[in-house]
Amino acid sequence: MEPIRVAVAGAGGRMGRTLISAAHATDGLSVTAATEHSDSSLVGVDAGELAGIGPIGAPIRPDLDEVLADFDVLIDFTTPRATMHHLELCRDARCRMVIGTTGLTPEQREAVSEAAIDTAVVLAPNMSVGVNLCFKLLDLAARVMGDEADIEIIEAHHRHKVDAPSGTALRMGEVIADALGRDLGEVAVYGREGHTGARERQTIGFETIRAGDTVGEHSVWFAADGERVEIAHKATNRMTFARGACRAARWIAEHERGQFDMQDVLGLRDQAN
Ligand SMILES: NC(=O)C1=CN([C@@H]2O[C@H](COP(=O)(O)OP(=O)(O)OC[C@H]3O[C@@H](n4cnc5c(N)ncnc54)[C@H](OP(=O)(O)O)[C@@H]3O)[C@@H](O)[C@H]2O)C=CC1
Ligand SMILES: O=C(O)C1=N[C@H](C(=O)O)C[C@H](O)C1
Repeated sequence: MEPIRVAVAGAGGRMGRTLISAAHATDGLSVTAATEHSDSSLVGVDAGELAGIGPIGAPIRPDLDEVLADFDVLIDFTTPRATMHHLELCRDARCRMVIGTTGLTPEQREAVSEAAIDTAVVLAPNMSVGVNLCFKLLDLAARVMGDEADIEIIEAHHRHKVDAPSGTALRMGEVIADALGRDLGEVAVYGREGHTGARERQTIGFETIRAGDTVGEHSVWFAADGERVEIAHKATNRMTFARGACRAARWIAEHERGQFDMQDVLGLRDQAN
């Protein structure tokens, strides 16, 4: 069987380089295209050389529209603006997408849903198996303890991260709020300072740490009177996200249209809570 042809957007980024290496090592995938933004000094460099795996015959291109015929699935971990541009191109060309970019606005998320009418898209703020397992555990913990416990979501990432709270933390909040029948927009509290007054019981708190080269850590407290449950995940290497994205690329290649996330890719969607 012919391998699935994969393009990596943002090839020079922290995730881009890791994705090239992971996709090259994944059975059934072949990296056939890679892009960076048009001003990048990396344009023309072989994507494999950039990722430290040796030449693979895929030079970095300055725009995706030059290579639309060269791939089946785009893996995109870039910026919201770049992702929206790529989404439009992939929708018109009916190329599949795996989107890991976080910090999308509600309108940008809506644009992804609209594009999924015409092509198939996996959109997930975290592609690691462990975090997706945590989403299931959080749903259960919220149902069992949510009414008695104060819920706080703490996340830590490297100093270069530009969005906060992380996409993963926000999704954790959504999972918990859904399980409890609360509207996250109404109950979320982002950081605290000054004379805040006592904690309102229904709120879900978010705390953000940005420090050093921290890859990605999330911890959720369910703190009741006399006991506390903590559900925590630590990513120690970006390869965990990249392997998940490659798994998603293989999976989405089998779908013509529709929006999915890693719960679908991992077969966790229909499991009883
Ligand atoms: N879903 C998941 O599992 C994960 C998601 N992420 C998310 O992925 C995103 C990227 O993270 P990270 O790799 O750390 O960030 P980086 O800033 O290291 O990488 C982003 C790359 O995209 C490039 N870029 C910007 N505009 C374009 C464009 N128009 N076309 C092509 N490339 C472009 C940037 O170039 P330049 O720097 O020159 O502007 C940069 O090289 C973030 O939103 C992050 O939150 C990260 C890890 C896991
Ligand atoms: O920017 C990162 O690095 C990460 N971003 C994702 C997020 O915002 O949740 C996932 C991961 O934690 C790494």
